Amino acid sequence: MLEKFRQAKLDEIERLRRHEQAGTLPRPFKGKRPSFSEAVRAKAPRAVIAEYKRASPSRGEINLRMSPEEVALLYASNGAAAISCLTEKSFFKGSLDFIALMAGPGLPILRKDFLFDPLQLLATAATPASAALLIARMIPNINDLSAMIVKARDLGLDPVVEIFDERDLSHARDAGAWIIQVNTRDLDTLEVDAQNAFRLIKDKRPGELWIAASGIKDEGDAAALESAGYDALLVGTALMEHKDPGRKLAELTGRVRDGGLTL
Ligand SMILES: O=C(O)c1ccccc1NCC(=O)[C@H](O)[C@H](O)COP(=O)(O)O
Repeated sequence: MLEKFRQAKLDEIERLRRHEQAGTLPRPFKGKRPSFSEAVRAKAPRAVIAEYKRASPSRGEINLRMSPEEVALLYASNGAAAISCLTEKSFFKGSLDFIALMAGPGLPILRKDFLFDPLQLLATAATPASAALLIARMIPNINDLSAMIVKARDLGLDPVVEIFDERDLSHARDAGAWIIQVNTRDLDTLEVDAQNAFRLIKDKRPGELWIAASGIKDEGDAAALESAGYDALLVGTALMEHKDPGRKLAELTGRVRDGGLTL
């Protein structure tokens, strides 16, 4: 599957390369980028990064009825620390245009896509995004991953490096990553193994920010991951499939328990 995701991005990269050669690359966004890492730290250890996810390879269509603007407002009103926005078109029905549409409420936005070329970071920086996802396994060369991390920082984007196992963690650290996202979903088999999250967190180091992602369904999952030592949780499907994503988010942030609002 990883190779399919990579292939799906090649046309976009080729278009960007042509713009680069013509001197017509999109210019960097000049507005304020709210800090992703500061927003997550401020709400740790129960920071919830709420994802705008319309569809996915594992679920097909999830929620096509809610607009990016509507979801951003819901997430901001119900305690999200930040927004994760899937911008990949083929498998997630996403768009890079969604980021600007979600920026209104002022939450930091993580661009969730298959990024492995510096030109994609330039395109990301042309939007109000505050962070960019880098999947360690998609950038196997240590110099390439290190260059992507440096480029993201130079553009004012927090690099969030996604790992699946100990080998990915070493690779991410060797490349200079300090925001680590553990995806319990194997991107080849699409199987979710929650135990991965509880095993890997044992190796968290001081100063690192750790995010657990995938398969998080309810307050019980959230509490267990918080107890294990995570700073943040990234949740997509459980929010987007819910009839009231705002209430589901309030439950996951611990603002609503047993039907009543906690102070
Ligand atoms: O969600 C998928 O089916 C998927 C398949 C292959 C690569 C990535 C995929 N998801 C991207 C994500 O990282 C998730 O959207 C994110 O971790 C939230 O997961 P969930 O809460 O289980 O929707």
